[in-house]
Amino acid sequence: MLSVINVTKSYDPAKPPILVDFNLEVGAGEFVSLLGPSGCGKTTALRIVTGLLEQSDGEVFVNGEASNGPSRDKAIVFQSFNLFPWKTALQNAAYGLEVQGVPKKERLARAAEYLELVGLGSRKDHFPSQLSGGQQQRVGLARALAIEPKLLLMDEPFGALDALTREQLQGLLLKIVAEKGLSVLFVTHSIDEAIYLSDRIIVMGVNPGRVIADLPVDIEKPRTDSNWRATERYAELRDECWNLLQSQIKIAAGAAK
Ligand SMILES: Nc1ncnc2c1ncn2[C@@H]1O[C@H](COP(=O)(O)OP(=O)(O)OP(=O)(O)O)[C@@H](O)[C@H]1O
Repeated sequence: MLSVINVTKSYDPAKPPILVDFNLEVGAGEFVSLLGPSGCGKTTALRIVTGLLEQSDGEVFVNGEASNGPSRDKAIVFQSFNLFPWKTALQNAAYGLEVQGVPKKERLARAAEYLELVGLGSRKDHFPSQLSGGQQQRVGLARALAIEPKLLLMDEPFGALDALTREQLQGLLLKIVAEKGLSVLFVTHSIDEAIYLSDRIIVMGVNPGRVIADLPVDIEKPRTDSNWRATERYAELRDECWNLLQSQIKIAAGAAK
């Protein structure tokens, strides 16, 4: 579904590159998390995949075709919601379709359908300032889903939410992803979030940003009750991720001295 091959990224040619030989694959219907310490280049990698940022070298393929810019098969959800304050929930949810030139009646009908799906049908005429953070992110999710992408790219989408809301939205996301058969690349700092949601966890290292581990989350799904946290594999994965992150944090701290 998604192949990122030997991607390198420099923001400033006078400085060492941020990403070097960055490679990853996301299969059809697969949920892959990108876990790594702050500043390792997770957002940079995700923006390159989205097409919002150009790589210095390397290639990105979606469904076997070179992907060099925003396209209809990819949608992104940001941590900061990125809603227009002057648009209602419905108009915000319809925005991606508006950009695609979908006629007004059709885009509003489709946006309304996706607001229903994320549980926000009754708030469609509210403005972002009248919605909670969790509700605003439901709008962000509806906006991404409304374009009916095959690949959902998510940059710490629940990072700004309280723990309970975060859990609710994680559950909602898994339900929708399974229903729609979506592939997901999900950036997070949270080991628990990565284990709970993912089929695979890609751990990134620092200096330069690259993949240092690709870990299958072979814990049975759905992980709806708390029993999954009692599995041996959960404890192993948690330790493994924690140790990998700690080693990279030490490297980053050493480089910053
Ligand atoms: N537009 C830019 N111009 C120059 N440097 C940038 C730019 N965007 C990011 N960087 C640098 O690239 C590096 C990686 O940043 P990026 O945001 O991709 O990391 P991250 O892993 O997503 O971090 P965090 O987890 O803190 O969000 C950082 O050193 C950052 O300062």
